[in-house]
Amino acid sequence: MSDRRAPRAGSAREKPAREKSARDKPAYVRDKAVDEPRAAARDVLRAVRERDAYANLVLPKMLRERHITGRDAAFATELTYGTARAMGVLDRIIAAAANRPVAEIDGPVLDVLRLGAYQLLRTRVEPHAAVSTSVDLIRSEMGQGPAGFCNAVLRKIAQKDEELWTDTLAPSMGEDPVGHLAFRYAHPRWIAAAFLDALGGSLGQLQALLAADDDRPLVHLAARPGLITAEELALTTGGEQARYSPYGVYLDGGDPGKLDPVRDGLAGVQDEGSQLVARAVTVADVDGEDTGRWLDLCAGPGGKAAMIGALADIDGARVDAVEIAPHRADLIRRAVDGLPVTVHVADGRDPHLTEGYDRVLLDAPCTGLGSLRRRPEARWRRQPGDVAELVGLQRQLLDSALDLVRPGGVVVYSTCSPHRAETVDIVDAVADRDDVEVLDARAYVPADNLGDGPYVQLWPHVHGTDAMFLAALRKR
Ligand SMILES: C[S@@+](CC[C@H](N)C(=O)[O-])C[C@H]1O[C@@H](n2cnc3c(N)ncnc32)[C@H](O)[C@@H]1O
Repeated sequence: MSDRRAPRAGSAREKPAREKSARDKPAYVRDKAVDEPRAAARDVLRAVRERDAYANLVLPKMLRERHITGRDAAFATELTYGTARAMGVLDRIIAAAANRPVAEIDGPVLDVLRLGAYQLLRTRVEPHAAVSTSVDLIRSEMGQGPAGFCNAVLRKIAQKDEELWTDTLAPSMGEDPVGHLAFRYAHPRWIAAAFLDALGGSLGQLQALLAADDDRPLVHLAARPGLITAEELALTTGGEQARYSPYGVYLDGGDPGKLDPVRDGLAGVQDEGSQLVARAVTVADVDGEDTGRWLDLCAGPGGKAAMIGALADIDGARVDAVEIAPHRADLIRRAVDGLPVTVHVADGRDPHLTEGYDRVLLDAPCTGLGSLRRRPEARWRRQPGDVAELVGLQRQLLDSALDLVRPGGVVVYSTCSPHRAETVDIVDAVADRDDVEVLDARAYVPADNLGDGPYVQLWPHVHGTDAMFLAALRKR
């Protein structure tokens, strides 16, 4: 795995080594006993373990509260998200080094072991700095005994690099290629198997996808149509215009919430794949006149509703946005402030709205397996049974969307999951309804490498987007 590892910095007291490129692994080294970034990372990992918190919601707030900024904030972010992403694999290595299952290790000790193992195996932090700062974190909170245990386990982990641990613990590529790649790129095996299925069985593609999913993603901004262009947004933020979305801008990092255009409501954070889905809803070919009645049937927290609402504003259309969870409906209200969007708290399966919409988006509740790179710990939380629980709901919501659209109108079905049970299988199941015509969704997505159609599956390793799926269905 040397291709994925940057060389280590020379000594724990050196300044951070110059990064070879912005996408390189970080080279921070630190010399304080218990430093704030590591303590913050430890505390976020604890919140994730103890109360199922989301790392990407807890960390920014903690950094603000503790006044951790600049390089320290970047270091804490890399440690937290990197550790959360690799958690399942780190646990296998910790269990082997500790000679006991991780379930038998005290939670607070395990958090620090994960953090230490991550630094040892996946960053350029000097090994003795990774070990000693971890031991300090434990000693300051739990005393000498647990600190000694942590020291022994991390020293054992430090005896091998990640490649050697993979050779030791992962199934071989020959006997179980999916299991091998899953371990190597820190994914649960069942998720790697589902990806392989969606990729048509190509192991080369699977490897590229898992590697892309295991990497730090760029921040994607969406320029609010009608208020600012992507070109202007790129200029103001120092970002780069997106490859496919006419509204997209890529940022290498930083806190987008601090950018003026985001603060002023001219732009929002939104993966380019989601931008393309929202845009597709507004450009799909309806038969007959578009009367300007548009519907977003599962709209919370409102990213796509904001984009569709802005485009509706330009086209003189109006959008109804339905969401079952009241607190998520509040988020939509905030996102669509000033736009021609009406928010309804209702069950999309029976929202009590008058039928006859020209355009309907069903961005269905799904496992989110397509955006694992943006939700660090999610891959280790999801269970295979989650898929079966969701597909019934997805199917019912799609039936409802097709009932609500007028003849000649279009339903766009999308998920941020590429799992076939949530994508192709759901759409295929309604495609033989007498009143449904499957459109070639590629016509509405300005991207390349879209396969044979009629559905569109975007991929992190091909398009640089989350793995969004979309299908366009017209009612006869
Ligand atoms: C994938 S998210 C939608 C994301 C949204 N389109 C966006 O871009 O911000 C699915 C949403 O559907 C909501 N939901 C789940 N079941 C629902 C139902 N039966 N009716 C309406 N909304 C539902 C969830 O609470 C969640 O907010």
